[in-house]
Amino acid sequence: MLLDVSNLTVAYEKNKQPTVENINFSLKSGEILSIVGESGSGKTTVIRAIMGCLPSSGKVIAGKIIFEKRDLLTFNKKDWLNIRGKNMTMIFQDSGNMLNQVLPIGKQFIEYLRMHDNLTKEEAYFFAVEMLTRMNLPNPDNIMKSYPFELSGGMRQRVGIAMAMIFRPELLLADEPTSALDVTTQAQIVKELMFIPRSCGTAMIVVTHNIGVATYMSDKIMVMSKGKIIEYGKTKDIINSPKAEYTKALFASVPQIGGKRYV
Ligand SMILES: Nc1ncnc2c1ncn2[C@@H]1O[C@H](COP(=O)(O)OP(=O)(O)OP(=O)(O)O)[C@@H](O)[C@H]1O
Repeated sequence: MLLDVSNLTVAYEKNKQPTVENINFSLKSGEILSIVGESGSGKTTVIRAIMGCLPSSGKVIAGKIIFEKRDLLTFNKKDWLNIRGKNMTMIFQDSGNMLNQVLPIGKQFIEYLRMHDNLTKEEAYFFAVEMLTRMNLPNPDNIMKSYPFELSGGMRQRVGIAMAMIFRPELLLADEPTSALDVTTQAQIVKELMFIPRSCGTAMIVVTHNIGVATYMSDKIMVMSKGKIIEYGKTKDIINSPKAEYTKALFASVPQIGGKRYV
C-alpha cells in the first residue's frame, strides 16, 4: 500500500469540535481516488493534512498517515523538504497562477529543477521541454520563453501540472484541478490527468465538487459531508448501488440528456 490513512481527525482550534473526523482510506500505486462533497465538508483539510501543510491553526489531533511505510505525522521540517515536490506534490485550481508573473516560464522551470536536483542548465531545459510535451503543450520551446500571463488558463494549468510531475512523484494531490477552466478545457485536462497514473505510476487524490468528473476519472470515490465519510468504495460499486441518501442525491443532480445520465 502506498498511502494508508487511519482515523484521521483534524481540528482548527484547540478544544473545538474536529473539522474532519475518523477518515479512513488507502491508496495503491497508480490508483486514482476522488474526494467529493459539498463546500466546507473537509475535502481540502484531508489533503492538506496528508501534505503536511495545514494552516497554522489546524492540527491533526488523532490518527495515522502512513506513506511508503513511513508515518508522516512524525516528520520534521527536513523530512518534509526531502519528500515534498519529489515524492508527493500538489496542484491547485490555477497552479499556473502561482508562477512568478514577471519571469519567463523556462527560467522558473529550470530553477525549480536545479533546486531539487544536481542538473546542468541544459539537462534541466531538456527535462522541462520533455514534460511540457507530455502535457500536450504545443511548441514547448516557445512556452519556455513565454511569461505566464501570455498563456491561456488551460495552458498555465498544464505548465503547473508539468512542474508538479517533473520528478515523477509517487503521489499527486489535486485540489479542484479543473474548476477554474472552461468546460472544453476541463475535459481535456481531466483526460491528461488520467494518463499520468498510467504513464508514470503516480497515484492521485482528486478533490472535486463534480461527481461526474469523479466517476469518470477515478478507481475509488470517497464522499464526504460535514467532516465525515458518508460513503467510500470502488467507483463502479458506488455508481451501481450508492448506499447513502446523500450520494444518491449527488447522482440525481447530474443532468440527463436524452434519458442518459452522464456519469
Ligand atoms: N484556516 C482555517 N481556520 C479555521 N477553519 C478553517 C480553516 N480552513 C478551513 N476551515 C474550516 O474547515 C471546514 C472545512 O474546510 P475545507 O476547506 O476543508 O472544506 P472543503 O470541502 O474543501 O470546501 P470547498 O469545497 O469549499 O473547498 C470549513 O468549515 C472551513 O470553514
